[in-house]
Amino acid sequence: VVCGGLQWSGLSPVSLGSVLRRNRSLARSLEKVLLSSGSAITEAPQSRSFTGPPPREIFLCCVFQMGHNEEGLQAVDDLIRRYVHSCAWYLGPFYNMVRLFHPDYIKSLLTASANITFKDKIFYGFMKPWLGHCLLLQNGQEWSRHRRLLTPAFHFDILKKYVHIFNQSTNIMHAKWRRLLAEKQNSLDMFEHMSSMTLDSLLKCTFSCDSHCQGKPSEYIAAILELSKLLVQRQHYLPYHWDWLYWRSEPGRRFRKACNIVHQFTAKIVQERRSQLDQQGPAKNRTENLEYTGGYKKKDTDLIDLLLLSKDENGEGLTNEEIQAHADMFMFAGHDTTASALSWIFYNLAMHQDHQERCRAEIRSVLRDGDEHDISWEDLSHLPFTTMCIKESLRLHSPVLALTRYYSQNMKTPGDCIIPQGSLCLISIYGVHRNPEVWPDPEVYDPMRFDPENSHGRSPHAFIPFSAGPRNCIGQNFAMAELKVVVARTLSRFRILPGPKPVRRLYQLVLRAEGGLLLNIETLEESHKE
Ligand code: HEM
Repeated sequence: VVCGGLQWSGLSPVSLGSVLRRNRSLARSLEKVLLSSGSAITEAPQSRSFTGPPPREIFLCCVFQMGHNEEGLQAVDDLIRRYVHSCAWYLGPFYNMVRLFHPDYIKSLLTASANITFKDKIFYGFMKPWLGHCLLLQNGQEWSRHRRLLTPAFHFDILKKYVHIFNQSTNIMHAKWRRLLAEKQNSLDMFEHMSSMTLDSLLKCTFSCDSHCQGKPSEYIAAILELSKLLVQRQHYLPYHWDWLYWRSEPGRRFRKACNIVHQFTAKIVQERRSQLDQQGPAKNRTENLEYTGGYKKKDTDLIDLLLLSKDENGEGLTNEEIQAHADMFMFAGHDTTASALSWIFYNLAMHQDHQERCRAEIRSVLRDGDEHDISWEDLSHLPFTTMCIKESLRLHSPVLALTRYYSQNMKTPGDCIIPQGSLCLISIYGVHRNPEVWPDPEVYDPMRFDPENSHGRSPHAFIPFSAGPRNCIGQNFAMAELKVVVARTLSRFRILPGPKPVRRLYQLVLRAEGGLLLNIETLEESHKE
């Protein structure tokens, strides 16, 4: 309550921390209050099974360890070293939960049936006004039906057609890079460039829409970026967890305005496509005949068309609202995650020139005709070392750091521990990927960990950037194909070098870097001259 009160006065957790460090007597009073609430928390059922921090440290959990910056992530590293597999924990002064960071402990949770698995309201609920009833936020039967309907849209035959789009979007980004280099700008914020490029690809794959977003700003894209930022802000600022206050606040009003822009954009496309289909009349396989005439022209199907045509076993399709929600979800779930993955892959390769050179040699052997043609779907399976570098980066700098769930029945973990039904579970992808029991020297970037020879005996739940089990990422093959195309095309044209300043990690829905992730680039022709 005291924390909430101080935050009301406009203090973020970080500035609250610095105030408390300066004012020891205020800190002691706060500690007393929290210890008294902490003694209630330690009586919470899960704490009987899971070791938690000693009562005095509950105060620290609540106040100081809410940070999502470099220091906050290093504090998680300490936690993993200390507790090895799991612990009871506290989220601010109000919520308690179980944190899990070992493959053996998360296995039963990730593989549990969707009927007993639920997404919680704190982390996922705030997305509802934007994403509505989409797959990411659904539970139970509703989720199962929609997952069955959406799965064919990610079939390999469909994904193959998107590889051309990935090549095109990468070419547009590289043309921009060349222009910037000509203007002597060689330090680039990878996040900025990767975000607009992945969004460009997604808009083309989802709506066959050429937004030209890599060249000029668009209202729709600005709204998506605004929504992502506002979501993080709301999660971090406790008073805004209260709907009544949030919707009356300035950020709440901005959130609503951005939602309207996004919803109007998708509604228009869905309605246009629906009437196009209705005019065509029934056909067995109409998807091949669809062609969007406005904007980006292509003969192949896009995700919206597939959603419009999908039917379940009872012949029931999705409503316009459901399709809109899924389309909004693809834009959210598919662009920032992939942009984060790419930015960190280039960071790791910049820091390890030997691995970058080995990838380049491999890519050259596959792309014998140099820059002439697209990288093809078939080429992607001939890049084993590049794929290992991508996976190692997804381990060390996973775009999504944690998942939260609760279960409608008690869940068993090794050591006869029970997570009582309804308890909040934080499945730490970051923790599993950096657990020294699973990955020796976890902070070292070593792609050879993913050599098949070195992977024997490793748990399938030791590497989970796309989560695992029934609620894993539906877009993971889409994402892996995009990552490989962008990395291969980029390394075949540019050398990536460390940037001008040290990089500090920052977790905001996806893993980012404070002040952007600056890397230096040079064309290969340029580096050969030297
Ligand atoms: C490197 C890129 C990506 C990463 C690291 C990633 C990671 C994840 C993770 C960890 C989840 C589980 C989330 C949870 O349970 O709360 C997830 C779910 C999901 N992802 Fe991805 N994702 C990526 C790219 C994509 C793309 C490109 C798309 C779509 C085009 C996509 C669509 C989805 C959807 C729809 C879900 C919800 C699935 C369900 O609940 O059934 N993702 N993703």
